[in-house]
Amino acid sequence: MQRLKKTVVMVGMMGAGKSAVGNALARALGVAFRDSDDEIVKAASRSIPEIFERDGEAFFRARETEVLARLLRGAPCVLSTGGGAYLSEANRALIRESGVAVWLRADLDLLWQRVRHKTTRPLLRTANPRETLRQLYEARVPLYSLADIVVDSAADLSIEEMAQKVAAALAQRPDVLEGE
Ligand SMILES: Nc1ncnc2c1ncn2[C@@H]1O[C@H](COP(=O)(O)OP(=O)(O)O)[C@@H](O)[C@H]1O
Ligand SMILES: O=C(O)C1=C[C@@H](OP(=O)(O)O)[C@@H](O)[C@H](O)C1
Ligand SMILES: [Mg+2]
Repeated sequence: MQRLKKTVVMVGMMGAGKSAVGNALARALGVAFRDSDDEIVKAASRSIPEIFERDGEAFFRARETEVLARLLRGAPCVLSTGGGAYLSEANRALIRESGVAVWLRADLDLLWQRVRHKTTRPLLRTANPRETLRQLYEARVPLYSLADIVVDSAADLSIEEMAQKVAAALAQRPDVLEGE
């Protein structure tokens, strides 16, 4: 029997697989899965693009911090964040206090393949979304690299295989995952 002692907080770029892999990881560990984006959407009764459009990004970021603080006070679980959440020092401090940050690292080409056909990410609604993604990637990588654990994605690893890879990395950390 394994016991999760800290909330596993998935961080990284849009398209890295935080939501999909986080969900599979929670199932594998037998703990609850939460996604900060889903919590914000539920509380606002609006989609992410609607929140960005009507209330602005600053409003979204304030709700994101509230949601992280609330979920990190609860029982250990897997918590997937939105790609911008780990950029703020306040959010990183909350995560440090009661969680462990896992950066799902993926290269730009893989990220682009995963997000290019979606319209659900307001930050990519620009004239050249590929270039916008590149700029966000360059600016954010130094901050993601502050995460406690780094797990590399690969185009040929399924969601389940990625979840197993994260679980194996957590098993190296007795302060996070206890037992067999
Ligand atoms: N390892 C993987 N293999 C195949 N598809 C994946 C993998 N990880 C994520 N995906 C797909 O890529 C897209 C983006 O994943 P998602 O979990 O939403 O990323 P994030 O939450 O980091 O933005 C989704 O369609 C998801 O199903
Ligand atoms: O990178 C970002 O700033 C964002 C990423 C999105 O989440 P995913 O990383 O799950 O796509 C969502 O929070 C919002 O569109 C902003
Ligand atoms: Mg997500």
